[in-house]
Amino acid sequence: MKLTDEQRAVVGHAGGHARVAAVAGAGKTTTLVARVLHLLAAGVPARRMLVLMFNRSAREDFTAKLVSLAPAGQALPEVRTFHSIGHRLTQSLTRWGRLAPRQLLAADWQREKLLRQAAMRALEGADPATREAALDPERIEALGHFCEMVKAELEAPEMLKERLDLGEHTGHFVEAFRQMEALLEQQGGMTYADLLYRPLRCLESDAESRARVEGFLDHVIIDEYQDINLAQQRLLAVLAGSRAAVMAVGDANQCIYEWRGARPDYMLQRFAASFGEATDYPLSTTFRHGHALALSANHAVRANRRRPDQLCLAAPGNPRTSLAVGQGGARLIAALQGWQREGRTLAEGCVLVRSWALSVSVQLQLLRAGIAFRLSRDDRFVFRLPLVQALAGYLRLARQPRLLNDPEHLLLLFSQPTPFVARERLQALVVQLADRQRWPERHDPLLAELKPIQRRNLKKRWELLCELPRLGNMPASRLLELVVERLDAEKVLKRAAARREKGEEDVRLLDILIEQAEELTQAPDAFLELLDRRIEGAEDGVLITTVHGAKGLEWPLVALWGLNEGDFPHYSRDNPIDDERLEEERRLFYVAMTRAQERLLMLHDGGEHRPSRFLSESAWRDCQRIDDALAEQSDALISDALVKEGAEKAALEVGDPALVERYLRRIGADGALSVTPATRVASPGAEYAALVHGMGFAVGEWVRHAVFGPGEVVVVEGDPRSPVLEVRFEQAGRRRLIAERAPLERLAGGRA
Ligand SMILES: Nc1ncnc2c1ncn2[C@@H]1O[C@H](COP(=O)(O)OP(=O)(O)OP(=O)(O)O)[C@@H](O)[C@H]1O
Repeated sequence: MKLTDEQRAVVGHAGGHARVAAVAGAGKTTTLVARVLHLLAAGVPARRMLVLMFNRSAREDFTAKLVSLAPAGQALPEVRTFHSIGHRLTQSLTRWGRLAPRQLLAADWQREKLLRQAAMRALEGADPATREAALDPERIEALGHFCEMVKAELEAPEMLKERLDLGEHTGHFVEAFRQMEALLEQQGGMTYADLLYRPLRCLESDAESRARVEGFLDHVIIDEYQDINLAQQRLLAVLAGSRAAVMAVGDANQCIYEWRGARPDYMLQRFAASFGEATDYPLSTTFRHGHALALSANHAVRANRRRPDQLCLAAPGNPRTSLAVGQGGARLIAALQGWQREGRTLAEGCVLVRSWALSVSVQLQLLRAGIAFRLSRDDRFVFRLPLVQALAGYLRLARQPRLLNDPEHLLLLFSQPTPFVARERLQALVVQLADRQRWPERHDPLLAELKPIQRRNLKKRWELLCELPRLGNMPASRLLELVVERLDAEKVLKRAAARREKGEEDVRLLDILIEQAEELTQAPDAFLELLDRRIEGAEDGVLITTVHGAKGLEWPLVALWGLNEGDFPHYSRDNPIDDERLEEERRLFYVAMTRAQERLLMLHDGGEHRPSRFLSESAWRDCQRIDDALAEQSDALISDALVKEGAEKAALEVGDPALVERYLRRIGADGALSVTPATRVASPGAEYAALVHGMGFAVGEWVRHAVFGPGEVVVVEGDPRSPVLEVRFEQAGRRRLIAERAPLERLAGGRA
């Protein structure tokens, strides 16, 4: 394979540190393998080089490619992950008596057990309900994440706690971190985060140990630099010492692990701050997709302030990539069926979601259409989600009244969404309810230890359960709405979640279920049947995964699902988005779209959901038109003579002529196409905005009705000059109103 000029420059880099900014699909592995072989050929001994990869699979890929291209018998450098380096350093420092010997807690349950103990020690003397809430598996997971973050960010736990946005019942985290450390020490255990944290702490504070590990390397090459955290960055500095030349390769536009401590600034600025002068190399040509997508990806990140000044360019021989935007599940199904009709397989496709909650609608749609699929996480199949199963349980009770006598079924319904009552108390209660079919007397011992609010809520839930069998013929979506409203489920889920994001995901899941019940089938039994279908992952099916899970991967067909404001970028009224988070969401969108090779379909829900701003930012229509024009003009492009003779350039109107011109110049097509500013921005976002801003009303806006009180506008439709609004009133539920006639007052500052 002939390397590009940019790739060759990286391979031949001479002396000093280097920073390589590589766009998605730039052939990093090919280039870095060539770099290693170049250094070996120049006489650098293999043992004086270290290659650091992001994870084990990247390391295996790299090693395989290196072995296949190296001359027979050639000694090869070590290719490692940070964890494996940390492991070895831990062993050495232990042998030298600098670190106490410890066992790695390799299984999740071992670590979780200690986290539970740590939480209980931190909450000694607290009331039983608080202690039980702290043991909730999600909260234990959040505590584990907190402990890891302290070690990744090398920050005092108090400071980190203040900075992170943690939910209720997390006040004990700082003390629990300390208790966890004490437990690890007592029991001689360590976690994966300790593999880096302990040696790093030791090396940074002990010059003698540092002297023993420094100076062995001349070259360190590190991949995916944009996603490393502070602890990794500092360990890298120790390993490189003052002698080794560091080559950091990455793409600040693909930094998507800020929640694990990564920052785009590590690539953009901090590298120079840590290592000093470096030569910058771009790898700007992608070998993954065509011009339409490359151009659109450039548009998609253009609004970010923290980004490299680098264009992503499609290589001339790449497949063309078609871009499309559509709405709803029917469009997704049609695209997958069309793909199969063209003789392509579902396994060549992937549906990407911002969060797992959004995958529920995709799963239900595919199930109903009979399209095979698989998930990158088996615990995310609809029939395995506890919240979905509990809601299905409420529907089932409406259809099968006898379930009111089944204590097991009652326990499911009494525990989800959580009533914040200890499980053994619920167990005792449901046994009696199933048997006697009436609420206990006031002085019944079963109620004695409950707080008045707990009693009230449980009684309300029982009354709802008794009512459900009479509503068996109600459409599934109405039944679900009723349950959610009566149980105040949104508030409960938000309160119960250990992380704000998790609470919001659960609330979104409620919405999605109600929407799907409305869209797919109104018959409760048919909907229940869908929720219960025990599909296992179909090997030859289309993959559903999250954008984070798609890092580094590619597919001929990519459908990006859930491009709605609030879903992607992710935010809500209670959790508004700031500039920094918006930039990370934009990078996530950039990563998502650049997974596609031949076809990218971007889907939004429609209805009350506004399309994501990322759709209009991606300028997909402009980019598709330019790609079409480039294909038409390709003959003229090849024929220099035509251009020289002053052949007519095709002129296109685009939203951002400067960006497009720059792109065309870089690929040498400025002779064949010219661009002018568009007189109107043609994007679905803009068209939709014109609609929802009819009479100035916008979805998400708060209004006060003279009779119904305050409410949020959830739909604006019809003639923009006289739109019909659907408003979700706090007291009066959803109502449809003709905006012109309704006695509405706008609440400028949101909910008043
Ligand atoms: N100079 C080149 N000319 C043609 N094809 C190339 C060139 N460099 C890389 N490629 C092709 O691009 C694809 C991706 O390359 P490679 O496997 O090296 O990159 P990667 O590290 O997996 O991708 P990424 O850059 O996204 O991390 C491969 O199919 C490779 O053959």
